Amino acid sequence: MNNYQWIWSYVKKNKKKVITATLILLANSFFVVIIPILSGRLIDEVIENNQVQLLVPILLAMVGATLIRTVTRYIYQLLYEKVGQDAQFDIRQDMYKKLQELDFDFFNHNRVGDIMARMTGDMDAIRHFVSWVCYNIAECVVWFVVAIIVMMNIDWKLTLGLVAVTPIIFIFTQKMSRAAHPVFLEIRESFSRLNSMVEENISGNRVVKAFSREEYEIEKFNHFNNDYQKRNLDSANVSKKYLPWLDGFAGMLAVITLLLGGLFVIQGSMTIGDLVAFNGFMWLLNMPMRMSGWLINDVQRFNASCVKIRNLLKTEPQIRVEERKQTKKISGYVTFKNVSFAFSDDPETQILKNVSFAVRPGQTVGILGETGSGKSTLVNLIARFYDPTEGEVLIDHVNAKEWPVRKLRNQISMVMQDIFLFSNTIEENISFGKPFLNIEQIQRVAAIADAHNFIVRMPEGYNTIVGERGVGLSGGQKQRISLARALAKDPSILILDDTTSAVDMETESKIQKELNQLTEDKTTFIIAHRISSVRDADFILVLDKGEVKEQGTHMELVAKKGLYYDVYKRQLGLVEQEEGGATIGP
Ligand SMILES: Nc1ncnc2c1ncn2[C@@H]1O[C@H](COP(=O)(O)OP(=O)(O)OP(=O)(O)O)[C@@H](O)[C@H]1O
Repeated sequence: MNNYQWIWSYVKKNKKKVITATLILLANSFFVVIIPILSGRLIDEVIENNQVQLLVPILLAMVGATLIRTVTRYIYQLLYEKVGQDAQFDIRQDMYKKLQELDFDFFNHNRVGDIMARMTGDMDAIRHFVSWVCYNIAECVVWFVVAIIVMMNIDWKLTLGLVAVTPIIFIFTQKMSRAAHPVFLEIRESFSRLNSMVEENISGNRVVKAFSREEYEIEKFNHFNNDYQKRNLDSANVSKKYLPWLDGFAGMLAVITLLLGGLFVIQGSMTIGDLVAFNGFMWLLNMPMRMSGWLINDVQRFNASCVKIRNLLKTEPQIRVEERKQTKKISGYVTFKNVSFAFSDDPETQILKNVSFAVRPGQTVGILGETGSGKSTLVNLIARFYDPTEGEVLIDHVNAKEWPVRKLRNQISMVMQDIFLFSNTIEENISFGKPFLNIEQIQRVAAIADAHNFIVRMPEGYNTIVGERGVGLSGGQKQRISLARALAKDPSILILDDTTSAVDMETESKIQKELNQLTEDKTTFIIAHRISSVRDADFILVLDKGEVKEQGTHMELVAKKGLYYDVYKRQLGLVEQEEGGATIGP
């Protein structure tokens, strides 16, 4: 399918509007050509033949034709605009749906700025093509053809003289089109890079300021800005190279008309009125030639944007969000059977190696390990953000791949390490996974997450806007709101990835007590660096470079005197120092 067939698939639902607009455009061409004909008649009949009584009717006809031409043009312009806006609306919706469908792997490899450039600039290039470029091309073609037919009827010799120039113009437009295509692709790429850079700078503005790297960022921006400018200048150079020729040939038409036409009038084979009419038709031939260069640029911009948008729409997630046969509620059995995993961009490096364990509903699993040992990756496999490269993850004894992804994720709550709150009220943020919760239910989960007390002290309580454009929250406060959000979903499986790392130990133990009651029937995974966060778990997995090196309860692992015991000893020492030598038993 080429780009034109593709855009037609979005436009065809408005087929009637397109046909109506095109018919009006065709009818409009009658009023476009009638005006030069009337001006020719005015010269021949009124001035040459002295038929003064025809002056007013001809003038009225000219005014009427101009009026109808203006009104009908306005109508079809509006219709094309509506079709373009509808197509843009549908494509934008498809893109947004696609973005919801795409998985972690896609977002790992695509920059936000690049995606935003597609959703904005590229979308607009497509709307511009349907709403403006299409009818301009149609106008150019129709007016050109109609003008030629009428001119042939008036004087075929002079018309042939003018038409002789058109093949040269055709060759130039073809050359320009070929030269412009790669340049416009590069412009779109460069715009994406510029957009991504600015997006990253804005998101990371605090880091930039903290490291006083403003100058470096400005230099970096200038580099991308220069590149974007250069690409645009390249496109201007293509235009500069060809447009003067197109303009020049278009200008030659006037010279040919005056030269040949003048000669014919002197010879008496043509009337002055016909020559005036011919001259009036000149812009109908001129305009398509002059416009062709600009239209080619717009068509190439459309093609470049189509490539970017269609590539996104064509991208398939590795994990398909489609309905499979399992539809029952999850009880919470989680089993890893010889699971290994590598990211798609680095298949050689195994992030998880031969991981096996089994959890029953209601059990709590602690996961401990150095940073980068694969803890987050392991829990990401449970919610199917990725699928294992080897082995199986079983949920309720059924391969996770057999579960419909949305149903599976609906029953799993995850508090991720990178906390993201939407620019919305605290209430809406907490009930994000389970809309229509009443305020009592929201307050209950907030209390369990030890968030209720600080929320009610905020200016608007639960209606306080947080997130990007809202009030600032501390790291610990954000963690507690996101814990409340996870609990609000009342999941069968609860995953807490470093959820209490930013809260003090006292608050952590308060939260744990509350959680213990709430999670009696849930399977809970707690990833933590602090022994205190996992010591009460039913069993603990100790990860080292993607392998489960130790597995057991706190007491068993301490007794084993292995990796876990080393961490325990180190942390115990720290606590002892903090508490002035008080001993904490296993
Ligand atoms: N998208 C990715 N592509 C390639 N490698 C990745 C990706 N995400 C993580 N990794 C790598 O996978 C390894 C495990 O990462 P993971 O986030 O699971 O570790 P972790 O144990 O949770 O670490 P931390 O305690 O710091 O959160 C790391 O070496 C990391 O560099």
